[in-house]
Amino acid sequence: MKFSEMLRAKADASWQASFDHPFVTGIADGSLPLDSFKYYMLNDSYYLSVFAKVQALGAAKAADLYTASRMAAHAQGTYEAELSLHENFSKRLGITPEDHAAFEPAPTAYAYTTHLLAVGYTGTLGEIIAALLPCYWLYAEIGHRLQGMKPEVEIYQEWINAYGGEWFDTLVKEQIDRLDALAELASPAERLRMEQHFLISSQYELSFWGMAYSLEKWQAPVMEVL
Ligand SMILES: Cc1ncc(C[n+]2csc(CCO)c2C)c(N)n1
Repeated sequence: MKFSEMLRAKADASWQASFDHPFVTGIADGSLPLDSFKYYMLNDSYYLSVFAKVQALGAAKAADLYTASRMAAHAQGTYEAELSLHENFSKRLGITPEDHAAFEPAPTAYAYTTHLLAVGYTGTLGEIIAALLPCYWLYAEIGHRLQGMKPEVEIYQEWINAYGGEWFDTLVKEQIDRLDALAELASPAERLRMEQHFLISSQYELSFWGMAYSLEKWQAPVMEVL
């Protein structure tokens, strides 16, 4: 069994909970309140800005020029593809630049990105890919599951289309193959850390839906330092 298949099997309970989460099923049937989707978008823009930095840290830690250039290209791709999607959605959802300026990441978005940054700064490239991979792979599986659903809310349909396409599958496969190649070279201790990072990111992916769905906030107001 490939390392990636083993990780996918171990994460299955949290992935199934993501598939069944009311945020995800609410996108599919159009019942998700727009306020939750807006809150998701704001937190996701913050998340993506960190995600791209961690990909760039992966580039810096690559052992060869080809891998460094691929990771750097992915960092740029996250910036271009995801942020343009978010800018487009933000405009249509009525999210203003002032909303972005006043925005404080919710506790779960902060915790998830802090986890990614910790792995980015302390981990090897294999550990970084393991921490980032659930973000790609889970969204691809959700994109496939939601294919053919026709929510009446146009923006939800576009969200489904963004993650269900073939271009996205190619991107995910590249990272899965890279993870398996790096796992072959890793020590047992490093492989264990890779597994931990993958499972923790999978848990945070699940928490991220709940964060947006419930409009999660810090318990004490005003976190202007973030
Ligand atoms: C919480 C959260 N997790 C995963 C993704 C999906 N995603 C983020 S970056 C990236 C790679 C470049 O497209 C992908 C697939 C998201 N948007 N938000």
